[in-house]
Amino acid sequence: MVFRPDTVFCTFVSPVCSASCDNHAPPLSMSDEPERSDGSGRAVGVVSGVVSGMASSVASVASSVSHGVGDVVHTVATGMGDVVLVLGVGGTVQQVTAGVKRLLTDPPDSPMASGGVRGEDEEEEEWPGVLPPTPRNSTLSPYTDDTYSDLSPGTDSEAAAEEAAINHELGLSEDHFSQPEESILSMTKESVENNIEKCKSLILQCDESTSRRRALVHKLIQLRLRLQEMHDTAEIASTGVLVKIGHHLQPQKPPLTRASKQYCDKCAHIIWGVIHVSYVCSLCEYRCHGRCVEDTIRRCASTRVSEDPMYILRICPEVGLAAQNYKCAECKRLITNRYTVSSKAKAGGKKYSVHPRGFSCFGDPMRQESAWSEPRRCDYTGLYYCPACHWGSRVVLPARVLHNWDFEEQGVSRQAKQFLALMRNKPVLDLEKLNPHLFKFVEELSTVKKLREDILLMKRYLGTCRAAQETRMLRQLEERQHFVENSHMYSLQDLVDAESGVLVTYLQKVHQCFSEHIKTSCLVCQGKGYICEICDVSNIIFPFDGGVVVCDGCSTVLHHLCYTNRGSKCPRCVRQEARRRQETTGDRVVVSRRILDETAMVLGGRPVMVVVVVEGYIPGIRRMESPRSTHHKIPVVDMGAIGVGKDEKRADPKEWQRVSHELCEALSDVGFVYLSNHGIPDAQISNFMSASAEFFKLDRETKVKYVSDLSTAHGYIEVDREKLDPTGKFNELRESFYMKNMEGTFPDSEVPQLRPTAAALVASCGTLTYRVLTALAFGLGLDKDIFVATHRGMCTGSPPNATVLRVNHYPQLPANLPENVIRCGAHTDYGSITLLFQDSMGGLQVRSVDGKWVDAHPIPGTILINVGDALQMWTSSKLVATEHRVVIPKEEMRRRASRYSIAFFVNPDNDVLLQSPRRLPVLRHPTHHGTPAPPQHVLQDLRVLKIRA
Ligand SMILES: O=C(O)CCC(=O)C(=O)O
Ligand SMILES: [Fe+2]
Repeated sequence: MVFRPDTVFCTFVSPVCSASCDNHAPPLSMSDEPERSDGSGRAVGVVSGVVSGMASSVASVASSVSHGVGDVVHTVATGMGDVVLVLGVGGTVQQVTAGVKRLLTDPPDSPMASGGVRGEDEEEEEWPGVLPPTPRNSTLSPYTDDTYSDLSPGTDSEAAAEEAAINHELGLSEDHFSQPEESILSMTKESVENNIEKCKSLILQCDESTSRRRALVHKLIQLRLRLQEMHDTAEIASTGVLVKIGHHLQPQKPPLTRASKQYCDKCAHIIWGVIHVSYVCSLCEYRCHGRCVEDTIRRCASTRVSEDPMYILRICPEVGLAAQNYKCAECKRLITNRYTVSSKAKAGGKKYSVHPRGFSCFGDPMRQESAWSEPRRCDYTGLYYCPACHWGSRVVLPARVLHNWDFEEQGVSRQAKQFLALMRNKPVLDLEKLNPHLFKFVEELSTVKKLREDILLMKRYLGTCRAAQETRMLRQLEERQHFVENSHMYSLQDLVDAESGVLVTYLQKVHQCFSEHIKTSCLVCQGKGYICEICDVSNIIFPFDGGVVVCDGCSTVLHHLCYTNRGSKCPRCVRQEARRRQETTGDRVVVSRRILDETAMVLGGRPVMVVVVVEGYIPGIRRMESPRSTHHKIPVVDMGAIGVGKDEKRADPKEWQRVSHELCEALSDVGFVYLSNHGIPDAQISNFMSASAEFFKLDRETKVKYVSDLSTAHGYIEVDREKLDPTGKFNELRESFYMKNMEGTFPDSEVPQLRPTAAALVASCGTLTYRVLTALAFGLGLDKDIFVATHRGMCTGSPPNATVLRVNHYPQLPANLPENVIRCGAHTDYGSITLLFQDSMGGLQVRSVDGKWVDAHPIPGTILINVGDALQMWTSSKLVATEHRVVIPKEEMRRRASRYSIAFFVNPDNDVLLQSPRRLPVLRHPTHHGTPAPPQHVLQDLRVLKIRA
């Protein structure tokens, strides 16, 4: 027979179990798993018990022999008729016999005194030379895969013969023991019970220390183990999960292989997997004997975690044992640093000796000795516990990490350990708030922080990228979900991993993978990169790149250097701020009555063509629901069934819906849109264009005869007269003709076609404008007629209305062209909308929301529509008036040709009160909403005022 060096059985033949014995407690262990050198509790199956106070002592002996050599099988009859059996692999038979006999007659003063708790002198005194000291990691599992064979009586011929004889007596075959697993397993419960009884009586009839007795005991052990197994299996099969103060206790099956020792969280005794019914909480891993379930007092740690998932963040907040009334913080057992009695002291005639750790006396130690336990401090709670509730488990504590970056493990109670284990991966530590200095002092942590911030920025790309979603790229952070949610919350495990460097490596890998996708392999993500608006160098930058800054205000990305050189001001925010000011104070378009008068004076008392009424203007929502995108493309909207020439009343409402939606989307985002299928005949446009060209070909003297004045806003404007961009170096290099009043002055004698072609185009533009305005009102959720009703005088001038058709001629450029000349400075239009017809030359550019100038190439068959200041203000910036300009296109330089464009500037009727849509319609019924009648200011041709300003 071969005993495994670490296999020890301590068995007690006969009556009662000592399960309730308080004297079996785990010793202090420095390892993570509970380690004890005593505490067998109810003895292994073969034997049921022993006098209270004995079991642990015998078990101590048994476990002590685990690293010795040689087999020991010994039985001792107690005065009560019990039989104690110790099987071990250490010491001699005589040593074990002597040790066990002493235990029976002279038990140690405290069963708690084993292991790290007991003083060294006591250890020596209690077990002089009997057995070697307990190794810390010895395995005491009573059940191994070769349990039965290990228990066979041996291979020597005497033992074999003995065994054969016993088998015969018990009616068992030879084969039964040569293959014990199979044969025993095939026995019925009754036959096992019968054989146990038979075996027991044979043992009692037998002389001590005979090979026959030894063989009988082996047989008994095998049979009792099998019986216990049968009981347990039946019990577990019938038992479901038990719910007890938050625990979900699941019955445990006996281990099939050698398992590490397991201890009961309630009574702290060993759980012999083969013998004991035991339960484990599936939530917090609280483990206990079946018999201890009812006595469980510790709440499931998971309940505490879900109720209050936060740590104690003071380092060992100890208040002292006295504050706890010298009671264990959990089970309320009395605890104190007391005197302990050593046999040496006793032998020396002393009643007790001072505990080697030098604890002071409390009360009468002799009187108290059976009731008091040694206190153990939990470094997490600062409270004291008895050894049954504090096994000396050591863990890293959040408070020490947080305040001192100290990862040394500290001793904690069982309940603290279970709580901390459940909390370990919970991201509940906000380092920015709790100890921001850590980022300064711990380099790994600041690296982690940067990587996490970058990953969050990347998440914005990956979250909207279909390819990234298909490959489940973000799943790489699945284990640390909080890393995709924020960059400031940490779990204790994160900090442990940050300290060890594991986290940095992990994050760097993720960072690299994400970055590669966004910057290299995915065109969609690449398209969402930025170009530094300051230097305009066309390399794409991303917010997570090094050497860039992300603007807090608008999230645009700029080179760090460019930004600092610009005085740390984001150009985009500056622009937006300017626009906001315009919107709220009306820098450009809002003129109060007082200013109106002053302006009139400046202009020589002539009725000024001004006025925007904004009194009562409510800012309302400033944008459409979605922010403006950085699209660098102007959308095309097909007017389809509602273009000019189509019967819009018969148009499918769905068509209206589509056009409305598309127009609103485009005009609230880019602010410009191409209209295809608009229905204005090409001939109308080209005829007007040709007639206009005829006019511009006239000599200057002829043209200036038709020059426009401010009062009429109708007529010719010379080259170099206007300056739409007040910051620009030059006035506009273009000449124009305003046609506001079809009955007004026209060069009929020089270009007779101009008036009729203009009138035809104005009529078509008017029709198209009404349809666009209807669609916009519909799309904005307003009364669909609201804008039509406020633009009634658009083509007729009745009621007064400043809508105007204007043709622009950009003459051929002179050879000595000064540098940086642009045709038409950056500006926004001032009215409601503008319909723009370009020739094929190009040069018009539109500013995208990220500040880039985007070419608005002429698309044959389309016209461009853009929003003006008035409509932007009117719609509380839901529709946006986008800046645009005309540059000198390369094509023009090459062809050295002139350029023509036609703009139909649509304005609301002069008496319209511009208010936010929520207040619409005010119009001519200003008291409609019970508000006092607003001043009847008129909106006239703001353009003129702007030019003059
Ligand atoms: O000529 C063009 O293409 C645009 C002109 C313009 O934007 C304007 O006159 O307001
Ligand atoms: Fe314009």
